[in-house]
Amino acid sequence: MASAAVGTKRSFAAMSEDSRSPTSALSTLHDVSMSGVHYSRQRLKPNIEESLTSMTSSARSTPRHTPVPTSPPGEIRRVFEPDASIVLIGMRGTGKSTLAVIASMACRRRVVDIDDLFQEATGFSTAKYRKQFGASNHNLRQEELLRTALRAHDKGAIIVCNGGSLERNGQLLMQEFAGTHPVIHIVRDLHSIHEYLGGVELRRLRDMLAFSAPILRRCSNYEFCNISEHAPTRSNTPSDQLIAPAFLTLKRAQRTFLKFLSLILTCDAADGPVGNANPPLEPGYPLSDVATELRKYTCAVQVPLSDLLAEDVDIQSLEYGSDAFEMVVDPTELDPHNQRLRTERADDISNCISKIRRSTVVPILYHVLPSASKDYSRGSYLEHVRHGLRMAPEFISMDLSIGAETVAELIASRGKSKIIGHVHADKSWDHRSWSNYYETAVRLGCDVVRFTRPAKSVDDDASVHHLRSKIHARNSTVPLICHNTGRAGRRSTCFNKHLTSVIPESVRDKPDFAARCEHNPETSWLTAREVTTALYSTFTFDLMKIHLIGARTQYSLSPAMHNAGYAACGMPHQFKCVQTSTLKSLQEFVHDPNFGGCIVIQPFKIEVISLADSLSQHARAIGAVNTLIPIRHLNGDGSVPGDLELFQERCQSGSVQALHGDNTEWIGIRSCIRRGLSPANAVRPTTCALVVGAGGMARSSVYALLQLGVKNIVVFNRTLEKAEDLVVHFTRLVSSSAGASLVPSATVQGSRPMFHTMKSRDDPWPEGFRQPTIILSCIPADPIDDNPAPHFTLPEQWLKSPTGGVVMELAYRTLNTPLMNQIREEPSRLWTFMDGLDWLPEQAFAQFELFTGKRAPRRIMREVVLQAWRDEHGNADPEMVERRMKAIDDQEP
Ligand SMILES: O=C1C[C@@](O)(C(=O)O)C[C@@H](O)[C@@H]1O
Repeated sequence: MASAAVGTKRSFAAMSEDSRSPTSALSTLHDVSMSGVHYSRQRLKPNIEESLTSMTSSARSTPRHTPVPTSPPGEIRRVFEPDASIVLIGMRGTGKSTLAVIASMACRRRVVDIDDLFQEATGFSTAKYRKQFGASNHNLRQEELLRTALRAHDKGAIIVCNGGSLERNGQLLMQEFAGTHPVIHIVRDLHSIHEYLGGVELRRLRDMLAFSAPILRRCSNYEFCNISEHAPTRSNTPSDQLIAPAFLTLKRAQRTFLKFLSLILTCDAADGPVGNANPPLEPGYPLSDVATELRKYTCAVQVPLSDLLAEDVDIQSLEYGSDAFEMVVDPTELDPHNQRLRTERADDISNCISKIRRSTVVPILYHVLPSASKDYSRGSYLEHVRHGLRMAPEFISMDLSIGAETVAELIASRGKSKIIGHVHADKSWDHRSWSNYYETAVRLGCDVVRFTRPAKSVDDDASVHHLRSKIHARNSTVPLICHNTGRAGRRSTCFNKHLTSVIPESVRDKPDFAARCEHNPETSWLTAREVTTALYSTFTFDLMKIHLIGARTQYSLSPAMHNAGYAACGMPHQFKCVQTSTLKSLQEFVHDPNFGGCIVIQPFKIEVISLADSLSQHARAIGAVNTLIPIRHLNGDGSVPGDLELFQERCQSGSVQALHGDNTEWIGIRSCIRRGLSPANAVRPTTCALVVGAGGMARSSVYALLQLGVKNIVVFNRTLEKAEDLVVHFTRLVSSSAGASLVPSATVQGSRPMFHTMKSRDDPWPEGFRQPTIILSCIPADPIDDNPAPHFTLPEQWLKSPTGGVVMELAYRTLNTPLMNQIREEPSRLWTFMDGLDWLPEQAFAQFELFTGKRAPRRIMREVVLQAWRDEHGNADPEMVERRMKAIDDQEP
């Protein structure tokens, strides 16, 4: 495997212009990640030792009376203006600069590097200046410069600050800045830093990091662990082709870091006052629009920190069937010198949170086990919670028994994390204290309340019901998690309504499972699949019949993929294909009380709109439907209920009152583009895309491009009128008020998307449009009836992007198409090729959510698609399956 690319230090001296232009910074990132490891090492090496030591020596040289940052963490507020500058602070080799460029592109902010400013202002690097003029002069200069820089770049910037050269007053300045700005401490594992820096003794580096980490933690209010990525195997790169360009190693880091930013920043749907666009959280997936804690019968898989620390932990398989990932942390003794978490412990927690975040789409719940049994318990509990808040988990539990004042202080520093007020106590459910706790939790601002109690007998269920009903009667909107635990508590665990704690399937197979149960008899030890099975066998949920309707259904891989998904989650649904030449047969099965939904394929995607009583905004914008779901309860005025209500009635049989149409194709296209596009080709105002074809898939493609913020779209179709119709449709959309809310980035005044149509392969690339970096072929790649396959390839003059890009062919029956072969042989090797097998599962994940109200078990569905694929002669391709399976691990979750 190629070595890690994130953390490759850019030469900021060479990139000083980039500080002002995120765009050019990113093109440089491309070059650097391709070739920069050795180059940048050479540049850095002479300074490493000195810069590593400057923090320690500054500690010695600064007068004693200068205070060291010690502010009580409780004072951290984590509430910022949307355009407040973001600081990335960390030791050398942690990847700050790379992450800064990634963030600057996504948030449209400029990068400001404090070391570069120092060099520009003084003509010396910080290390050389210190050597030449002494530590005190250096510290004064550094402080002055930092003060000015923080003031000048208060808004709209990503500030990179090398923690190693931050002396005490600088630390105080940073701590003060953190009162109103996100200051993110970037950490990375020792071995990756060591490998990156080269030449520094490992033991010495460890000591340096151990010394600096607590200081940098005090100066910052957030923390991001930059996990080293390995070069992915390119899924559809034939074995004779080189592995993927090194820049693709950045994709996962890019996604994980942007997700983290979306969790700490306030998202501006439209451009903010300074033009920044903080990344929103996974928009478009149906379940992303509904708060996890409000959905019913959800599960949170509990995994102890110790299990997550294992090298080979497979996060995705732990999570199947769950709606949240709960990391369980057992408090350990604090560092006796400062009463804080030991550095290694804090690093382990950061590392595991990042591991989870990069591998799953479900929210993270950070839970510190409350325990009163040890001397250090209370202090350690609080420190672990405070540390957890730095990682911006979507949910964090707070033990309500530690006292209202302390809980209030912690909640005040929650940032955007949702708080679960938690009590586990062996106290009768009839006891008044539970209601009191609930009231306190609501008053303090908890978003969810969780009560658990070890059951003595199965009969304890009745009193849980009693408490649930009593609290329900208050009409509070704060959801209650409430169940018995232990073996006798399993039934009540199954019927708990929100975020039921479950264990991963694999824990059952561990040799120490019996010992774990014995050690912790107060856990229910149920899996998500067992809970789901219980819910279906008690008619809480019902078996659903899900259909696929179309004129040629025999090639579809959807049945295999969806069935595998249901089985993995313990759902009994049945999937049926209906091959038909008219939509009439739809009427027969939609009136079945167990009708669970329908995938609509050609030629019905447009015709079916007339049968739908409501359409999602995406289906309406695209003008085609590929997914129908039943509506069993209408609002009083006959209108269709909102997203949450629609999800609450999933998988419950009954007469169908109406049909709701959606389109998930664009989500799949967007995911593939995102995955295939290198950070160097990240979407910016000049990015151009080419869409080949003008049918339904071309419409989904244009919509996906608009959602990604692409503003220059060229449509090539042999029948020009059809291409023009498509352009008229989308020009109208982006000019309409509906378009403004649907694709805000496309409708910002003065920067409306530009469309262009072409009808001949001989046409030169149109003037005023950059060469395309995204090319989507939406014409058939296989023969249809008597029509031969079009054998489409791209003319040379449209493939001139100097940074390559992504080519995607939205077909999967034939894989070895002329277009794929062309891209495979393309001499620059800068193009990524994606096809229908990459796309199919991505769009199906959204369908799975719409049908079941649950997140799809993504890895399993991806695997099954590959295994079920047959070529036009009915043959499997085991070599292709093996190659792509390897690549699955490298894909976004
Ligand atoms: O067009 C397609 C392809 C598909 O029908 C299939 O199973 O191949 C699945 C549909 O969801 C999608 O819209």
